[in-house]
Amino acid sequence: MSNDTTFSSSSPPLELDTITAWVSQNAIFSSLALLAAAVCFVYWEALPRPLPGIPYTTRSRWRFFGDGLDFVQYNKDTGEGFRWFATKAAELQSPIFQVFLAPFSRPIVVVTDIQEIIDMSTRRTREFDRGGFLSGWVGLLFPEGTISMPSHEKFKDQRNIWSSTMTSQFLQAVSAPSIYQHTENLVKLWALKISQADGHAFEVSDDLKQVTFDMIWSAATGDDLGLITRRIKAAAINVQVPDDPQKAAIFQNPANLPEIVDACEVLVEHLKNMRSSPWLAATKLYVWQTVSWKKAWKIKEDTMIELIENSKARFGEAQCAMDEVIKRSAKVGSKEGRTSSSHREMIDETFAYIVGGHETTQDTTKWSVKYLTANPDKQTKLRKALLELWPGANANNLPSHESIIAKEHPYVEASIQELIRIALTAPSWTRRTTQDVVVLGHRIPAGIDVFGAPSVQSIEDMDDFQIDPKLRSATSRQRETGSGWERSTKGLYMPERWLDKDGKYDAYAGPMLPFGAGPRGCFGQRLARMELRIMIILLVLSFEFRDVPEEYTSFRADEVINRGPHITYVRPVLRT
Ligand code: HEM
Repeated sequence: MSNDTTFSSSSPPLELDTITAWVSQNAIFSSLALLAAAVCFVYWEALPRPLPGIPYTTRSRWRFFGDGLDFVQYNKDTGEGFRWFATKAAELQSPIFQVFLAPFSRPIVVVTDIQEIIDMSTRRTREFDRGGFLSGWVGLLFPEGTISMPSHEKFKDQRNIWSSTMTSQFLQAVSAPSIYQHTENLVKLWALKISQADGHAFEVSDDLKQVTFDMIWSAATGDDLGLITRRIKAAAINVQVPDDPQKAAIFQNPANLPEIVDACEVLVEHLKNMRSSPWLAATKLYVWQTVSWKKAWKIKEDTMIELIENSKARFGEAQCAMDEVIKRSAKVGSKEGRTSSSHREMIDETFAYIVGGHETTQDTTKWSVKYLTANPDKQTKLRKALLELWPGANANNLPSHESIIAKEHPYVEASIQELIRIALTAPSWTRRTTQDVVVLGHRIPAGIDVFGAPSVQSIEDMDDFQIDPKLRSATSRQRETGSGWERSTKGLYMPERWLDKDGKYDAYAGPMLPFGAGPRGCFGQRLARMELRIMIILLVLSFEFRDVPEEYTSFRADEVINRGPHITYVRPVLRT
C-alpha cells in the first residue's frame, strides 16, 4: 500500500482511523514495554549488591527489601531490634556477616565480636568513624551536635568545650545535687502512691520517664520543670483501686504538661518513626513539612534560645551544663581569638545531651526496678550491703549525695554494673569505614556502615564464636578481652559475676560494652553512671520491691532508639 492512499483526499476516514489505532496501540505497547523495562531496571538497581566474601542470607540477595522486612517483622514480633543480629550470626555461623536493610543501599557489615568492636572503637579510629546511618538519622534532631558529626576539627573543638561538664568536679558539685533532689521527689511520689494503692501493684513507666527528664533537663539548662511535683499533686487527687488484688491500681496522670515536654516527645517520636525508613533523605524532607514537626521544632528552638539568654545573663558560677559551656566557650574563644559557640551549636549540643541522656537512663532505671523485683534474694543482698555502708538508712533517713558518691562496697558496685549489663539499653554500635579495611580476615571497602552487635555476647541466644587469633587485627591481638560469659548464665541477673574469688569488685570480669568505647564512645557515661548510682541506692533504701502479679511481670522489650521494657509495674513497701 502506498502512502498516497493514506493521505489521498478520496481515502475513507476508516483508514486514517486504522493508522491512528495502530499508532496508539503501538504507543501503548511501547509505553508498557518501556514501563516494564523501567520497573526491571529500578528493581535491579534496588537489589542488594553483596560485598564479596562476607557471608549473607542468600535468599535476601534477590529481594527488593533484602533482609529489611525480616528485621521489621522480628521487631514487631519480639519488640527487640539489635537482637535480630544474633539470630543472623547464628544462622550464618559467623561473627562477621552482611545484611541488606533497605533497597538502593549498600550492605551493612555486622561484627558481633566484642574484642574487635573495642579495637575498631579505640585503636582503629582512622579507619572507622561516626557517619553514615547514625549521622543521617540523628542529624534530624541535632544537625550541629557532635553526635551527628565525623571526628573532624569542629567536632574536636565542640567536644572539648563540652567535656568540662563531665569532670568529676562538675558532676559532683553541680549535677549530683539536682539528681538527688529529683530522686527524693520520686521517693515522695511512690510513698504517696503506696499509701493510696492499698497493696496493689502500679505502673511506673511514666514516673521514671518524667523523673529522668526532670533530672537531665535541669542538669543541662538549670531550669526545673517540676514534672514529679505535678505527678504528686495528680496522684493525690485521683486513684482507682480495683477490688481484685491481682489487678493494678491506676493513678491519674497530670494534665497540661509544659509545652516543651510535649514538643520534645513529638520530635523524638518522629526520630523513632524514621529508624526503619528505606530512604532517609526523602523521609527527612517529608517530616520537615509536617505540621507537628514544625510546631514542636519552633517551641524547642524558642525555649532553648530563651534558656541560653538566661544563662548568659547569669554568667558566673555554673549551675548547669549550659552555664559551664557558655563560660568555657567564652574563655577558649578569647584565648584562641575565635567567637564563642553559636546558638545553633549550643541548641543542638544541649538537645543531644538531653535526648541522649534521657532515653537511655529512663530505660536502664526501668529495667533495674524490674530485675530487682524479679530477683528478691539479690535485692535483699544489695540492701544488706547498702545498710553496711549506711546503718539504719531508710526513706526518712537517706544518705547524702556526697556520701553516695564517696562510699563503695563490692556488692553494690557489682549490682550496679550487672544492672547496666543486663539492661542492654543501647545494644547498638555503629561506625562508617573511612578507607578500605580488613576485619576478621574480610575486606570491607570505604564508605560502608559497620554495625557492632556486642550485645550478642550478653544474651543467651548463642555461644560466642571461637576466633582464630590470626584473623584478628595486629592491635586487637595485643589486647585480649578474655573469655565470655557461660551461655547458660548470660541472660541471668547475677551481680556475683563481677566479684573475684576474694569477693573484690572486678569491673573487667567479663565482656560488656554498654557505653561503646574510644573517642566516639558515650559522652555522658560518667553522668549516667552517677545518675544510676544515686537513683538505685536511694530507691533500694527507701522501698522493698515485692513481687507483682503474673500479668505484670513481662520482660518484653520495646526497642526503637534504645531498648526499654514494654511495661514496668512495681508493688513497693515503704521502708521507714
Ligand atoms: C545508661 C545510660 C546511657 C547509655 C547506656 C548510653 C549508651 C551510649 C552508647 C552505646 C553510645 C554509642 C557509643 C559508641 O558508638 O561507641 C552513646 C553515645 C552518646 N551518648 Fe550515651 N548513653 C547513656 C547516657 C548518656 C547521657 C546521660 C548522655 C548525656 C549527657 C549521653 C550522651 C551521649 C552522646 C552525646 C553520644 C554520642 C557520642 C559521640 O558520637 O561522640 N549518653 N551512648
